[in-house]
Amino acid sequence: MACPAGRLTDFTELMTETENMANPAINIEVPHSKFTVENLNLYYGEKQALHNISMAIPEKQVTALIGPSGCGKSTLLRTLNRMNDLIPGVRVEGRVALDGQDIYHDTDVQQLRMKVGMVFQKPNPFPMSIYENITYGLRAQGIKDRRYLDEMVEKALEGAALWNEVKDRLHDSAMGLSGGQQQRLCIARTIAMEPDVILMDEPTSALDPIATARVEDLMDRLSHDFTIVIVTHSMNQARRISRNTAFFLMGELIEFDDTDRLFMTPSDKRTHDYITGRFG
Ligand SMILES: Nc1ncnc2c1ncn2[C@@H]1O[C@H](COP(=O)(O)OP(=O)(O)OP(=O)(O)O)[C@@H](O)[C@H]1O
Repeated sequence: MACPAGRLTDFTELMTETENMANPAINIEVPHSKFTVENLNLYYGEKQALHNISMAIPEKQVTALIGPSGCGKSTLLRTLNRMNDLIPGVRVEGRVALDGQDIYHDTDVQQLRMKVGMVFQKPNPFPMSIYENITYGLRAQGIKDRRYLDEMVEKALEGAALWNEVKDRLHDSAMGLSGGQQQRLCIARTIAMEPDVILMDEPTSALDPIATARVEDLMDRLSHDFTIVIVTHSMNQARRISRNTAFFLMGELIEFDDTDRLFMTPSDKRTHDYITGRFG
């Protein structure tokens, strides 16, 4: 029976590549699920912000989280690298696994955050040079080899489509970059740590349309190497950049499906009403 919240919600229905190979009628490659979230409830003190969320987030694709303000998108995003742990009074029930490993019980938080990087709504470069922004995390790990650091700086800035714009001013302050460049620098800083996953919380909401388009192009490229989960208020952005979309309402996951299918033929009336602008 189909799961009411959509095809991707029931992780048991996600087939492995081996199962695919055993079934010659299925030609599409079904990706491995990077995160599996099972029966997740989250409380801020007495207030329950997430209700019984179950979903499987596929690897090396862009997954968008959409829904009206206050529906729990950012809260869910923060459960994926345990950023909610930093908020006093938060209680989490259920299971969140990264590559099958329970991140609340079997994983060291620092290691988790190295594997699961995060880019925030407002670009937040450190008040230091472009070069130092990229190497900060690597140096904190004790890496001092100058040649290696130089290579990583170039690779990360190339990866964030910023190298050509800044290669002649690597030692200038990052604060002198435009907002869009600062956000790409924050993405470069994240990818320099070689994470598996990049979480993005409304990463373009502070950017103009041209800078937004550049970051969107970048996300498409990055999804070849990283699993990306993005919170966005823009349904158009979700349609442009994501392969899968999850629609939340009042802390519940209403529907999670292939983005085209969710927008073209939503299976839940509440999704239909939201994407056609009837509320939110
Ligand atoms: N630190 C916090 N302490 C208490 N309640 C919180 C906290 N952060 C979020 N909430 C509450 O949890 C619910 C979900 O909030 P969340 O920020 O996850 O929603 P959202 O969908 O990301 O909203 P928006 O689109 O406005 O950013 C809201 O009712 C919010 O008020």
